Amino acid sequence: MPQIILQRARVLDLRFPTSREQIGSDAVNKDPDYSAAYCILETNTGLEGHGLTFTLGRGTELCVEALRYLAQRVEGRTLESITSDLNGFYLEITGDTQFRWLGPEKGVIHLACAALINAVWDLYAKAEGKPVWKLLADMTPEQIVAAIDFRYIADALKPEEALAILRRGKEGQAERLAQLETSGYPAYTTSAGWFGYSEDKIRRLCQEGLADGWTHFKLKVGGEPADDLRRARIMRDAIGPGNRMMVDANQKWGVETAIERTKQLAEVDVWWMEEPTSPDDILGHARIRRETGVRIATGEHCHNAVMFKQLLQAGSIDVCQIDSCRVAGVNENLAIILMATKFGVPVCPHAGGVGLCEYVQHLSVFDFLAVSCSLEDRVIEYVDHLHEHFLDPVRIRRGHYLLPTQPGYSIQIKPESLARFEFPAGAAWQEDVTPSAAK
Ligand SMILES: C[C@H](O)[C@@H](O)CC(=O)C(=O)O
Ligand SMILES: [Mg+2]
Repeated sequence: MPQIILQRARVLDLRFPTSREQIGSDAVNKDPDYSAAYCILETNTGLEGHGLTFTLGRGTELCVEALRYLAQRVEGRTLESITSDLNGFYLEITGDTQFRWLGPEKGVIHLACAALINAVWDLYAKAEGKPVWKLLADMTPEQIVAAIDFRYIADALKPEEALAILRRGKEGQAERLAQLETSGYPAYTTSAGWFGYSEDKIRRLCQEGLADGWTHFKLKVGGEPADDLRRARIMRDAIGPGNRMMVDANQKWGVETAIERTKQLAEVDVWWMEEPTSPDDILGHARIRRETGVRIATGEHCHNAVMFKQLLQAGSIDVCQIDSCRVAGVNENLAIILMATKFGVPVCPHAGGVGLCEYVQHLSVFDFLAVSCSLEDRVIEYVDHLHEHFLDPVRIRRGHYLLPTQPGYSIQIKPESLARFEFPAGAAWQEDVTPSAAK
């Protein structure tokens, strides 16, 4: 293979009008138009690296501008100059001496970093002819550790501890891979329980989900207490006592209300309560967990590895919900997965949106093959929307993700979908502009 040179970075604003049908709605994000700042790294060889960061519609243009700015840094470079020092690249992209003031390592600029860093991993994996999970699983423990920024997390996880976890993870890897090839990776569905769905629709979708082999279902809560409880009883009744049910409040409550509401919802035997309060409130989560005895999950709005470190150190969470593009891409997620393993907390990634299922399956597979080496209490979120736009969409069978086999990070969107959903010029937005997009 000739040297791969990243010649040009193209950045697009993509938006899908999901709010029209209340798809993706929760108590706080009532009208999401699943969207993405999308990056294409064009090279001299014809190979392309694709990456996106997930947004909800308005504001995507801010991520797009941040991504355009950051992407200039890779133009003209060889892929090898980046992959030979993956942590150096991470530090360069997240540490621009003026731009970092806008974060650092959080918010719009960190979302943009994720799209770019993930696009580089997609290109790297394609160049190696492997899916990202396999690229990672084939790397040596030393190579994985060399991709991680330990500056702010070494007090919780030292590089030597990460190496020991990864060395242990090499044992029995072939057997675990064979297990995934046969059975896939366990998943749960959120598609039956969106906030804007009627009670009849929830009941019907649960029944359809059961018929399709789902055993774990998530419901959006955060409405009036009586409404939440009624909807929760409907879901529990529909799925029966033997299946697992989770609830997600999407940050709706203050800590004391969260405690009260979590105790009420415990009636339907919830497997976890997700984002009960502000995502930044590490000690608040610890208190909710302590005072309710209900398993607490969070992470989809957790800015960076430092916050995950504190959630783990403070005993705030039972479930670590990594997000493929809230933090700065694969590198930072490697750090979080390793910390979760050290603290004995299962990783159950946040997915859904657009492309998040495609991305996170690679991270969970790597976690099972090389880090935690366990499937116990681990499920990847699944949401049944927008997969038709991907060249290598996720494949689900009886509530399990099947192992991705194509080279790359499974995130490349079809050219016709890029054209149709580009905002605001794409046909999807010219035909019928929703009120939420027009605001
Ligand atoms: C706005 C998003 O759809 C959000 O509700 C997703 C989420 O919280 C989840 O999937 O979990
Ligand atoms: Mg959630």
